[in-house]
Amino acid sequence: MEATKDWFAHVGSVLASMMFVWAMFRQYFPCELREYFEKHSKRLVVFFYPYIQVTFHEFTGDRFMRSDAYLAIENYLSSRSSTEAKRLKADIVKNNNQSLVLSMDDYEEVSDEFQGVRLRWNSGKTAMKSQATAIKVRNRMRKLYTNNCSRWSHVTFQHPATFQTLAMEAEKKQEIMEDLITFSKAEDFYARIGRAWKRGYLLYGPPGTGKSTMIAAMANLLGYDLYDLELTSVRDNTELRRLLIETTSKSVIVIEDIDCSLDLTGQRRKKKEKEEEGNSTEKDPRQKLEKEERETRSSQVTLSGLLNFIDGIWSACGGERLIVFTTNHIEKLDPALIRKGRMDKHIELSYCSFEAFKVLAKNYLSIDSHDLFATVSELLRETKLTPADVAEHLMPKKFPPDVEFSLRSLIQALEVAKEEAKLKAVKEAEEKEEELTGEPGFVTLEVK
Ligand SMILES: Nc1ncnc2c1ncn2[C@@H]1O[C@H](COP(=O)(O)OP(=O)(O)OP(=O)(O)O)[C@@H](O)[C@H]1O
Ligand SMILES: [Mg+2]
Repeated sequence: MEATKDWFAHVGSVLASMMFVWAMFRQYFPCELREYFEKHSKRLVVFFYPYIQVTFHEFTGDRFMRSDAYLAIENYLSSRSSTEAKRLKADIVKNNNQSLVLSMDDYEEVSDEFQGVRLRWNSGKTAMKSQATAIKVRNRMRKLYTNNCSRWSHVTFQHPATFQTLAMEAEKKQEIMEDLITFSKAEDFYARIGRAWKRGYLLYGPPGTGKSTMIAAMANLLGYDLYDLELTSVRDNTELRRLLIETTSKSVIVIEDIDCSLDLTGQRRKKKEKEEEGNSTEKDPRQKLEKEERETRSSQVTLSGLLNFIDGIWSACGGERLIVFTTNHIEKLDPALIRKGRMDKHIELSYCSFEAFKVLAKNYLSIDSHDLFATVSELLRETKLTPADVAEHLMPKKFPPDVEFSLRSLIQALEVAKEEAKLKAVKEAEEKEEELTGEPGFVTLEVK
């Protein structure tokens, strides 16, 4: 009796030590190393184990469909399970008269014989490897959707832009990145405050300042899909609503050049036009009809339709979504569209600063400094060249790049731009003078 007690105490302490070592192993060894050990320990077991093992997974494929084979096995084993297994799972199957179906619970075993071959059916569970799942989500093929003939069609989204390669002030860049990351992690917060999990960005600035590039960088940072919504091809508000409902969670919905793609001030302009029409003497019904036809042919998406979508539709669709509008002319947009809450963050992308230039120099020429940087810095302060223009000059013409040649080419372009800006200023001043005096005037401008 004493010996048995000792034996149990001994086994107990060995088991405890093993559990402790296993816990330490799980805690301190990286996932990959653990997987390596598990794989090789399984190989060792297989070496001594005489049976062949076949695994049927309950869910298959990317879409996590329930496997037909698994269901068939569950049905096949149903009667045997209820007699052999100690723990059973119960479920109601909806056929003509609802019936209770029993199947074996996880980690139960049922033996079977098929054409003289002995079989053992075991049920088990694979723990969801959250880390691996996160990596899978991040690395999954992301999609770029475009609306075409009232439907979304997609291609693989593979834009290489990142915030790291985006030319803009580091502080501003950091702020935007933090804003995006905070948003992507704020599901509970949005639920708690009772707001739909969405955030609106308005990117504005002259052409070639990186608006589209930033959108790609945003999608890459968060691992989201991109929906590039071409509003001019959307027939009406109903179609707009349908397209938006079809968007999936974890996506960026982009409407580029919002001022051009939609007559957002249409309501007001139409009113004004009507007033003018009322005053005008010309009332040709045929011309009127043609005008009406022209109007019907173009998109019937209205500002209110768009605003309704921004405010309302999101609540109905689960998951996070970013909506990004871009424009070259922020002043043309209706204030209703860009008020806070609809467009939460307004981001100005502007002409190339010296800090932005340094990012481009690093990207294109792999340099952090150069003797010519001081000249570039001074010229950039006096000119308005977009990052796209600067990038064009920094683009190496051969490999390895001729750094000096590229920088001199940029300096030359900056000097030309500076000269043009001066001439423009003179011309504008002359025109102003002419307006004031009514006579052609001239202005002298002292140039250093
Ligand atoms: N801030 C930037 N950082 C890095 N590259 C930039 C930046 N701005 C422009 N570029 C370069 O210039 C090209 C044009 O930029 P992009 O299409 O993003 O400009 P945009 O602001 O969207 O212009 P548009 O208003 O005409 O649509 C890009 O392919 C990119 O190579
Ligand atoms: Mg663009």
